[in-house]
Amino acid sequence: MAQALHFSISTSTPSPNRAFSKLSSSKSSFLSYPIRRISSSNSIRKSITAVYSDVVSNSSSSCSDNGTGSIATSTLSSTDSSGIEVDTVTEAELKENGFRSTRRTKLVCTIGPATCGFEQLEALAVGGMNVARINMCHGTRDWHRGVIEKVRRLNEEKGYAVAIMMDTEGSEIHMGDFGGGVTSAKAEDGEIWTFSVRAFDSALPENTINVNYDGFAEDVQVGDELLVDGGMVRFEVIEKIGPDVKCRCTDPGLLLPRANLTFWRDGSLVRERNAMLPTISSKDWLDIDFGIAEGVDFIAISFVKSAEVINHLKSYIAARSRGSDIAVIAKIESVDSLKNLEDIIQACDGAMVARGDLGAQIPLEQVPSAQHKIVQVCRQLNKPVIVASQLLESMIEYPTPTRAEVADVSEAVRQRADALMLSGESAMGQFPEKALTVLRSVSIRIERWWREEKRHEAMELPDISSSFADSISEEICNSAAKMANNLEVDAIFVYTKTGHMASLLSRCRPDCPIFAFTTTTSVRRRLNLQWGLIPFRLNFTDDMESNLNKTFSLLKARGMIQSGALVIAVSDMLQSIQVMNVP
Ligand SMILES: Nc1ncnc2c1ncn2[C@@H]1O[C@H](COP(=O)(O)OP(=O)(O)OP(=O)(O)O)[C@@H](O)[C@H]1O
Ligand SMILES: CC(=O)C(=O)O
Ligand SMILES: [K+]
Ligand SMILES: [Mg+2]
Repeated sequence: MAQALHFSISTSTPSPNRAFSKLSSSKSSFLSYPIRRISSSNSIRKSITAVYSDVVSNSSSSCSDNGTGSIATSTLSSTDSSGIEVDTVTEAELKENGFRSTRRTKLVCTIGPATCGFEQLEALAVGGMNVARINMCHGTRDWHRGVIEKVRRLNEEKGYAVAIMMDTEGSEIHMGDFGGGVTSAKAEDGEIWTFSVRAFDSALPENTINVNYDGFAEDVQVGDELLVDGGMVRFEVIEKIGPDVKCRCTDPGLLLPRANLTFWRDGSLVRERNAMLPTISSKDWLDIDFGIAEGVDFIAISFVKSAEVINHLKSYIAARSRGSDIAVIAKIESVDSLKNLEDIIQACDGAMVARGDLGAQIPLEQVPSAQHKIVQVCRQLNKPVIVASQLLESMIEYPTPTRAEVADVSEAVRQRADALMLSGESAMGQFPEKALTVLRSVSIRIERWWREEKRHEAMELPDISSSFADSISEEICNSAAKMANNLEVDAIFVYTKTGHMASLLSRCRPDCPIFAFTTTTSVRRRLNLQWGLIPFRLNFTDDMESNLNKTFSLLKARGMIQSGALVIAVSDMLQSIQVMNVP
């Protein structure tokens, strides 16, 4: 007979041994080691009970049940109200390889012409895509709506939980489209090109590039260096004629539509009037309205400069999308965003190390330390972080990555970033699925190596809670993660309505995977961005014993766990830590 060890920290029950006595009614035998005894004095019990009711009411008020139980498909074997919803890929992985080998690092794929078909999206989902990113710099809203619909259909028909991230264009300076279906142009050494803010009715004149920013001709000076995409192509400004700026190509290369433009004077990035451009342009606001209407899971804001813009957007979203809870991701890709890093990360729901533009704004050799810092601050403040851009750039053209690219991916995994992102590799490259396979297999391999070598970085995690109730959750999660490592448990189970307890566990980066049970499909999708979480949708109650019994039998019936597995369970309803063997 399976033995259940039961450690109980209970702050919400009349008797510290309530969980013990409840479990004793089940058939397993077990030992109880109360590891922290709560004083039985009435006043303390009362205050703790009050805190507990706060937690319960907070979690239920901020969590609508939109989408609950909406999935009913052939791939989900049990989808009635007592059923459990989990990724079909995760299910297969758990069955075949067991808990320990599941991938902890999440994967984001930018969807573009190479991947916008239903079959292509399905192949990415099978390959481990957790989040599909659409970039509003490119394509029309109708095109993006089509992608969103296909991803939703995939989730509903095939049981995936792929989240959608909409990325705004932002109002930095970039080139326009070439018109006439032209997809790229070659700038040769010494050639003279015209960068113009004029609106051209028909096709662009030869060697002419449209610039989106009206103040361009005023801001630049003769002698400035003009960098396309952070230096892929370089020009020197030689003459200004009204709205036209004549430039000589000094570093030849391929010009791609909508490539980013920066200009430099005496070795420094020039920030003139363009530094005053709003972070969220009027076009971005329309795109944001579109994202809210389509119910995307994340909105990523380009070129964030300060925390204010994040706060503003969050209240805008709150006012317009009642009940649904869109997370705001701050893209760190400018000098200003680095200056205000802590404030920005504090305000947002997650961040992206957008190395493409960041590398055009700070010297390239500073990008790795900036990445390290951003990943670290996000972890400390408990916000998911995505490392993005050029991870496997060569795979846009070639079927295998360079050794250097594999090393770069490994470093991001070793830093324990929550997620890695593909850009051009999946949007318009020749080998999107192969690129995803590389991210997946490198992640799994490096994570395992790291665990086996026990090279855990001892990162100090500061207290982040703003209330006593939150502090209890935080302490429980920190302790549960530590116990999980010391006892070498197979998995941590967390029952969480808002997802907060799951994120606190993820922040600890424990050795074992975290099964996160949540009641809504939208929270489940959102948790798909966070390190180590395997999100399930499940209807559960405040009765932990019945939740656990139900979960065990559902997971066992699906072959996802076996009797004897050692599990730690925590929840945001009953604030306790339970350790038990699966019966
Ligand atoms: N919806 C789309 N339609 C056409 N091409 C796209 C689309 N999305 C991406 N691409 C192509 O893929 C490339 C990489 O995409 P990505 O979104 O990563 O651009 P980026 O310039 O790196 O990001 P950002 O603009 O946010 O800095 C783009 O330069 C573009 O050529
Ligand atoms: C992803 C992105 O926006 C960048 O790297 O610039
Ligand atoms: K963008
Ligand atoms: Mg960018």
